Amino acid sequence: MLRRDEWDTWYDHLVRAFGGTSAPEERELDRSLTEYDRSLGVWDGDVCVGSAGAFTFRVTVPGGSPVPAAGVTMVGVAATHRRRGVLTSLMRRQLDDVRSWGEPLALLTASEPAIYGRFGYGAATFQLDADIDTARAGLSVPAGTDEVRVRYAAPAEVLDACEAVYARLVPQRPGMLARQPGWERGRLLDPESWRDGASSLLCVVAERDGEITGYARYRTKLGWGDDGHDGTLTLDDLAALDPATDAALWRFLFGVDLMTTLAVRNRPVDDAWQYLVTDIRRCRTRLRDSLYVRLVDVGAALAARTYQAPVDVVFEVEDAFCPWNGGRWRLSGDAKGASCERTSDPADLALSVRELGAAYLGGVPLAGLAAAGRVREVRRGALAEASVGFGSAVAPWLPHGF
Ligand SMILES: CC(=O)SCCNC(=O)CCNC(=O)[C@H](O)C(C)(C)COP(=O)(O)OP(=O)(O)OC[C@H]1O[C@@H](n2cnc3c(N)ncnc32)[C@H](O)[C@@H]1OP(=O)(O)O
Repeated sequence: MLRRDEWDTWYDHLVRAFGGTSAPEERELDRSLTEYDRSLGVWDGDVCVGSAGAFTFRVTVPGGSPVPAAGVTMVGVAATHRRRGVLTSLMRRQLDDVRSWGEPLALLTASEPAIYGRFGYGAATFQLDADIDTARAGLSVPAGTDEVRVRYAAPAEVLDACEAVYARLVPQRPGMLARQPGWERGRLLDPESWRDGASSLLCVVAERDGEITGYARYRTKLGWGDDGHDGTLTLDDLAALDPATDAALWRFLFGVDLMTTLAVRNRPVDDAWQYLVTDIRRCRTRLRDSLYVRLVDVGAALAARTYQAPVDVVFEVEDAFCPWNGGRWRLSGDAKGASCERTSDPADLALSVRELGAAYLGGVPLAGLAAAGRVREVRRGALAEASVGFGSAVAPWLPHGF
């Protein structure tokens, strides 16, 4: 547990470990969001040399339920104390704590993908990034788009309405986080040091019949080359309640004068604009690992989600770091619900907890992991059954970091 009077030293250590700086407004937001009784510090005398925190989150799982999850954050070890096991000791203590709090999942985004697999975290969601050449790629929008009005708004003035849109979307997509009190302020964080010469945060809202049905927040940066204007619009955040609203917002973003590149960062891998563009090659799309999931309580976690096709399989789970998860579990479930209990029946599939974490939100197929040799099929047919059942019709997505 972290004491309030330790916070500044703890946070200064973290900023140094991340090799960067923190703007005053970011620092104050981080201070206000710190959960002291869920934060850890490692001290060498009065010097902080290790840190970790765990936000209290609820994450949407396949089927739409919000499941309690620890949002692992603020992990840093001083370069003076690296590779001596400080991180391992923090992970040990933290996962024991998460278990004692009764939270079946731990989540994180990783600064480097190689760090957390050893602690049982699997890459479960991916984000779509793109740099769209809007001078050459166009959009063909669906019927009804013209009924949506797009207007400028001051981000702070429409924040409540935008948060209401976000809240309606949370149950619809695995990986989305219910916004905890105070977190909405992070949406408006706009320090000068983040802009890299671009504008302050701009916002448009989409309206139908006077009701706000979507929004986009973005920055613009004008550039001039020998051939004329060469501006970049960087999308920060976009949410829409229906296809016409979504198309209207993207049409707006594609059409802002003097902007020739639309830089898209962190969108769902099945984001609809990809299916509206006239020239996907001009969009230079790419994927990146995003949310890592760790099943802290295998039985509770697997029973908390639903399965899009009936599943009745026995998993042989290997979990060296959290041995209470190890052994055989029978998962029986379908689209209505599931149970997952310990069993002495023979195994159908053998895998480590890391693979279960990767597959948990439905974004990484068990069959793909099996093709990589990371899941072993013991009973013929069990792999296809489980792989289909674990899938998700909607791609899981983490909308923002933490
Ligand atoms: C959720 C988040 O907050 S993500 C942010 C993580 N933090 C950062 O990236 C900040 C900068 N880096 C750091 O603070 C540290 O280097 C950390 C936290 C990544 C590692 O801390 P350390 O105390 O050095 O790790 P520790 O000594 O416990 O290493 C445990 C194991 O992980 C391995 N490991 C540690 N860091 C890395 C890495 N960056 N890449 C690959 N392997 C790593 C070690 O080699 C060791 O392996 P072993 O058990 O086979 O010997």
